[in-house]
Order: sequence, then C-alpha cells, then structure tokens
Amino acid sequence: MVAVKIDGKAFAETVRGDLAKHVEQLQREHGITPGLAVILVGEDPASEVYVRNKGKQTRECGMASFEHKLEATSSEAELLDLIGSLNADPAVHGILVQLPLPAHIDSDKILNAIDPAKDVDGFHVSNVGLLGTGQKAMVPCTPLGCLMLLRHHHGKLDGLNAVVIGRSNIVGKPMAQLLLRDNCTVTIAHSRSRDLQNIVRSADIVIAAVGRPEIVTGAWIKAGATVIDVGINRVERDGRKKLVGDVNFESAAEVASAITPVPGGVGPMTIACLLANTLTACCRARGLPEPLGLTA
Ligand SMILES: Nc1nc(=O)c2c([nH]1)NC[C@@H]1CN(c3ccc(C(=O)N[C@@H](CCC(=O)O)C(=O)O)cc3)C=[N+]21
Repeated sequence: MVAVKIDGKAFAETVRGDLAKHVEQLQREHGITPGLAVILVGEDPASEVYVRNKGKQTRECGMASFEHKLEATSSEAELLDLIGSLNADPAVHGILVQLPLPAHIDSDKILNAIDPAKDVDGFHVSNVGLLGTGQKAMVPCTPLGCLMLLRHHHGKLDGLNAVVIGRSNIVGKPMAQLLLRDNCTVTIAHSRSRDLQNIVRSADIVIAAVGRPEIVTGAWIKAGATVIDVGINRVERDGRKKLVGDVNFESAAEVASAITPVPGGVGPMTIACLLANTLTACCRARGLPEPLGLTA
C-alpha cells in the first residue's frame, strides 16, 4: 500500500469536538440549545442503526435530539402533519426524514414540505437551487463531508480534474456543485457511462458514489490520485457479512496517494456534517453569527 489512509472517523471526532464547544458557548451566552428532529418511517434495520448513532452523537455534542418513529404503513398525510408541527416548533432547528421512504409515499413531496431553513439534509428544492446558483444554502451532509476531507488532505483543489461516479440527488449532483465551487474541472459519470474506466483514469480526484460494491479497482485509478469512497454496501464474503465501499481498497491503495476506508471514512463525516448543519440552522434562526463557515 502506498496511499495514505484518510481517517474520517478521527476527523469527524475533531469536528464534533469543535461543535460541542460552540454549542456550549451558545447555551452559556444565549441559553439556546440546538435541536435536531429525525423521522424514521418503518423498521429498516440499517436505518435504525444510523438513527441511533445520530441520536447518540447529537446528545454528545450537547444538542437536543427528537426521534419520531412512524409505522411503515403510515400515510403521507400523517407524515406531512408531523413535518408541519416540527416546522412550527421553535425548539427544532433541523429536520431529517430518513430515506428511503416506503414506496407509497412521495419522497419529493415530503422533502419539499420541510421548512428550507430547517432542511439540514439540503434536499429541499429551494436549497438545491441555492447551492446550484452559488447562494447561501443548506448543503447535503455526505458531499459536505467529502469536501472537508478533500480540503483537509489536499489543500486547494483549483484546476484539478474531479470525476464523480454517481448522479444521485443525495450525493453525486451536490458533490459536483461543491467541487465546481472549489474550481475543479468536474465530470459526472455513472453506471451507464461509456468507457467508465478511462473517464475515472483521467481524475486527480475520484468520488465513488455509485452503489456497486468494489466496482472501482486500482486499474482504474491514475497514479497519485485521491480517492473518496462514499459506498456503503453490505456483502457476504467467505460466509461473513461485511461492509465494503464502491472502491476495492487494497488494489486502489497501491496506486492512489490518499484514500478513504469503508467503514471509518465518509460515513462518520456525514453525521458530523449533519450536526454542523443543525448548529448553522440554529444560529441563522436566531440571527447569530455562524461559527463554522462550512455550510454556506
Ligand atoms: N435523509 C437522509 N439523509 C442521510 O444522510 C441518509 C439517509 N437519509 N438515509 C441513509 C443514508 C446512509 N447514511 C449514513 C450515515 C452514516 C454512516 C456511518 O456512520 N457509517 C459508519 C459505520 C456504519 C456501520 O458500521 O454500520 C462508517 O462508515 O464508518 C453510514 C450511512 C446517511 N444517510
């Protein structure tokens, strides 16, 4: 292995430590506690793990965590009602509706019902438009976490070739916007791109967010590239369940100069950025300065 392993878990702990200090100051000077509401519909076991981790880390940072679990059979109207009451609740500064939602619920309608100022996932169409036009927005947590790791390990990104594999609203598209804002030359590729390998081989920065276990191998990576692996794939290897990314770590690490592992890379940064967005939303709601300057 020649690449540096980018330790997202450690970096996320540092970010959460900074957040906790700001939260404590907000409480001490203004008597305000930032609050995050998480809505989970149905019983997906993987989703429950995320919800539990988010709740625990929210409280550890000194913020208030409100968890709402609805039955998988809940109606769209029930969910809209709950969002309406959270929009109106001054103790709630951030609202996250865990995705995916059951098939009978229209996700776009739900996401667009969240007050954009409380939309800590940055999925509301108005935040998407603000980000795309370079205005102050709520920025989606996973791409923001990737950007923080890239800036930390790479410094300035100006003029670099960045290839984003994946075109989802959650990761690929907002990631491309953030990289453009940092002056990269950005290509969005995806599972149907012709000659995907050669596109990826042109990249100084590779963001793999395509949802295919270990599709990107060392043979696809330009020597010295930085590789950010967003994939979270549960697979069975040698009769054991295992978490792997969209990148084959061993082979890519022989060629890249830096690479994130799965787990312990992007995942923990996603949660740290969710908490950062909640603090930002709280400060904006109260007309206080934003302590982090990450989220605009
Ligand atoms: N509205 C919405 N916003 C999301 O941001 C969102 C969502 N829905 N639905 C599900 C996905 C997935 N996601 C993860 C966050 C953290 C880890 C994470 O912390 N992973 C750890 C450990 C994972 C494990 O061991 O199970 C790691 O990679 O090291 C993983 C996955 C957020 N998502």
